[in-house]
This record gives sequence, structure tokens and C-alpha cells, in this order.
Amino acid sequence: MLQYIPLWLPGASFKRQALAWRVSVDEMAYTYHQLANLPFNLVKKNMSVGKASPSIVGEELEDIASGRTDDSDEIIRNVAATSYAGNFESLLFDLKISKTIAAGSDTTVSAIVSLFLAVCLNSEVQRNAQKELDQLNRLPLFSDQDQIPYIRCICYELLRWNPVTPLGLARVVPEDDEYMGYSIPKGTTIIPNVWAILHNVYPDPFKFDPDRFLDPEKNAALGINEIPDAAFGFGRRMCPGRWFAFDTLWIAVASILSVFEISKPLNEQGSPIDLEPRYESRLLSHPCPFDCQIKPRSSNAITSVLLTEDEDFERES
Ligand code: HEM
Repeated sequence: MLQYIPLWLPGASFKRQALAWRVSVDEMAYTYHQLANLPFNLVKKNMSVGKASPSIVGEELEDIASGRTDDSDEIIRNVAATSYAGNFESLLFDLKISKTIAAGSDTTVSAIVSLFLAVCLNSEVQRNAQKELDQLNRLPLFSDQDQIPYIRCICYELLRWNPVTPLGLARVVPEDDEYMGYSIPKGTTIIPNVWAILHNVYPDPFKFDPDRFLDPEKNAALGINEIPDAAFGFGRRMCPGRWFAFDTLWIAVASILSVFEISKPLNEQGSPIDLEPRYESRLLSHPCPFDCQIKPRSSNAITSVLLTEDEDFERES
């Protein structure tokens, strides 16, 4: 019934706000359309001069050329743009567009930034991870996953501790339903409280404790999911990028902790300043800006980082 309230009425500021947001949403759709062409056109251009690095777009275009798939350019363009959407903010920055779209939507990046906050607050987690990583004597590879299980637990805990999408994504109920005595009419919008799901059932839920995922059987006995998969939503619209996201998170956590020492910032007297885990209250939640120290662990660590430099990478301006 609120739709019939006139805009000018005192107390109807929510309606005026919605109108302002609508402009942003339209702008976002327009910007998406413009940006969706970027990854696709870049790969095509690089392929035409024989300089393309391996990529989804490159492989798909080769499959089309050789008749292995009948996917259209449009599908490939949108898949590439959606995968890149996690980095829209940095892309906009590159393009010197000052607008922030999709609520500054960096899903995987949010979980990676949480790592810095989590280890500042829990130095023993960093120590345990580095004990495991140091057995490798080199930068970690995906094939090391089973050998360094603690890293996987850190990633699960990053997704659980402060979920990237605390309220998931809304759903509409397709038919009349009932839940615990509540009648839910068809068409009702449901907002899943992912944050509660990932906190209510875990013992000591505010503690950043990767160990809670070390023993899946113990979790099963407690009735807790072995992994915090609610962080990626539910049912058939569950995040289709979750494996890609998890692998990105895993390699980032493993690589960062293997070469850097992360710690709390120091005050003028050289004593550590206490940090509070504060998060933005948004659809896609990021840690609020915080200071920390990031130092290479050794001269070998610096060499390892420098050796990863991709000489073929040329930044498009
Ligand atoms: C830590 C990183 C990520 C988190 C926590 C995350 C979380 C989510 C969540 C909660 C949803 C809504 C699911 C639902 O409606 O139940 C979603 C949807 C989606 N995600 Fe992700 N996501 C992440 C990374 C990614 C990445 C890297 C990609 C692409 C490569 C991606 C692509 C998508 C797409 C396309 C949808 C919409 C699916 C649909 O509505 O059918 N996500 N994600």
C-alpha cells in the first residue's frame, strides 16, 4: 500500500530515496553494458596479433573457430564480464571512472582483505599456516592443497567469520507456504540471514578459528556443515562461481602467508594498536578500512615474489 503514498508527504523520504537509487541502478546497467565488451575485445585484439595469454575467452573463441562449440560471441562476452565483475571496482579505477557500482562489489577481494584483518587479530593462525607452508620451500601450487590442509580451513573460516554477502540474495516464494507456524503467502520476498546461519550453529562463533574445519566428522556430529557453503547461497541459484572463487581465495591466502608477515599497526611508541573487526553494512560487505603492517618474511620471499612477475603482461590504458 506504500506505493500510493505521494512523494511530497512528510515521512515519504523512503520513496524519494528509492527514486535516487533508481538512477544509480540504471547507470550501473549502462556501465555494465559498456564494460562487458572490454575483456572480450582485449582478448580478440591480442589474439589478432598473436599475443593473447591463456584465458576463457581465448579458449572459447578457438573452440568456435574449430567448430567444437556453437556458443555465441554474446555468451562468451557475458561469461568473461561476469567473471570479471568481482573486480569491477578496480576496473573502474583503471578507467578513471570515479563512480562505484554494484556497491563496490568485490566478492573474492572482500574475503582476501578479511585475511589481513583476521591474522592481525589472531597471530597464532598466521604462525600455524606458515609452519605448514614452510615445508614446501617455495611458493604454493594448487597441487599442494592436500599437503597443506590448514590453508583450506583458513579459507572456510574467512567465508564464515564475516560472510561477504551477510544477507545472501533475496528470493520470492513461488507458492503459499508455511514455516514454523508462520504463513508465507505466494510472492513474499524472503531474505536469507546467511550471517546468522554461519554464526548460530558454530561454537564460539565470533572467534576466527580455522581449526573448526579440521575435523569434518566432529562437525557432522554437531550437526554443522563440513564447509560454510551458505556463504555462496542456496539451491539452483547458488553462486556458480564458487569453485573459481574458492580457488582464487586459496591461492591468494597460501601465497600471501608464505611470503609476508602481517601484523597490527604500531603507535608512535612502537606498541601495537588494537584493531576491531568492523565491517561495512552493505549487501556485499567489506572490512571497514584498517591499518596493518605487511613485511616480506625474508630476502628469499622477496625473490619469490619478484620471480612471479609476468613479463608478457601489458597493461591496457
Ligand atoms: C568469495 C567470493 C564469492 C561469494 C561469497 C559469492 C556469493 C554469492 C552469493 C551468495 C550469490 C547468490 C546466491 C543465491 O541467490 O542463493 C552469488 C551469485 C552469483 N555469483 Fe557469486 N560469490 C563469489 C564469487 C563469485 C565469482 C568469482 C563469480 C564469477 C566467476 C560469481 C558469479 C556469480 C553469479 C553469476 C551469480 C548469480 C547466479 C544466479 O543468480 O543464478 N561469484 N554469489
